[in-house]
Amino acid sequence: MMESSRLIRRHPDDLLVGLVSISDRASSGIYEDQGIPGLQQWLNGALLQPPQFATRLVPDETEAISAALVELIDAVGCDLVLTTGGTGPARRDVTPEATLAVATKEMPGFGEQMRQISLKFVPTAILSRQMAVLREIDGHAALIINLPGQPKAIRETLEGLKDSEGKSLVPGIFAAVPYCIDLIGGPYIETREEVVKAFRPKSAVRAPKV
Ligand SMILES: Nc1ncnc2c1ncn2[C@@H]1O[C@H](COP(=O)(O)OP(=O)(O)OP(=O)(O)O)[C@@H](O)[C@H]1O
Ligand SMILES: Nc1nc2c(c(=O)[nH]1)N[C@H]1C(S)=C(S)[C@@H](COP(=O)(O)O)O[C@H]1N2
Repeated sequence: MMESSRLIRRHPDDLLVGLVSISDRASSGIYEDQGIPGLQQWLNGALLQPPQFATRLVPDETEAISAALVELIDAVGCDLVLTTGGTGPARRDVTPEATLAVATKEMPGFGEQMRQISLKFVPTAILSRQMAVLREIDGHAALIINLPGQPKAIRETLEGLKDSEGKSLVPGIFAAVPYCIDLIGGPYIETREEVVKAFRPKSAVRAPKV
């Protein structure tokens, strides 16, 4: 049994993040998981308020992945769940199916943009079936996003592509995450612009605190 203690929001803007690394080899100890540490490091650097994390390392099994997603959202209370791994065409790659099985809405724009970004790095980006969905339950909703398994792909996808001066060439998908979390009733999150500039329509931007 997985332990599922609910994360407690210390502040209304506290973001509760679930991280799920999906890898047969990392989950069986053949190699060390780099997915969860990579995601934690990126989020701690990108967000103005460091989030609270709940993490799970699971094999490429549909039921285990779906169970981890449900547990992180329904029992732990996460607002955002990022998965890494298992999005390719290999027989054991089942992360998109396991994600869809727990979804109430599909968010196809994320998958479209992730493949666009990844194509700037590797021509095999079209092999990734990664998707994003919402899971809406009584009184709570969460965004789930599938990222590729290669540790370096985590940053590439979330942050996008920049030129040598740091100017954004292709926006990373994280630019749209804060507004999506607003719209599903989650906390108001702010990012470090030098890592990724969050976009919100003017009417949704909160006045700076004085
Ligand atoms: N959690 C991880 N930690 C470190 N490296 C990883 C991890 N997941 C994937 N990788 C690396 O990225 C590559 C592509 O990821 P993919 O999710 O397709 O893995 P895979 O080939 O299905 O193998 P496995 O599920 O055993 O990680 C892997 O072959 C591996 O080199
Ligand atoms: N940004 C980025 N996306 C990427 C890659 C990468 O190196 N960088 N690798 C691709 C490859 S080779 C595959 S097969 C798919 C699926 O990867 P997964 O099975 O690890 O999820 O992601 C693709 N997306």
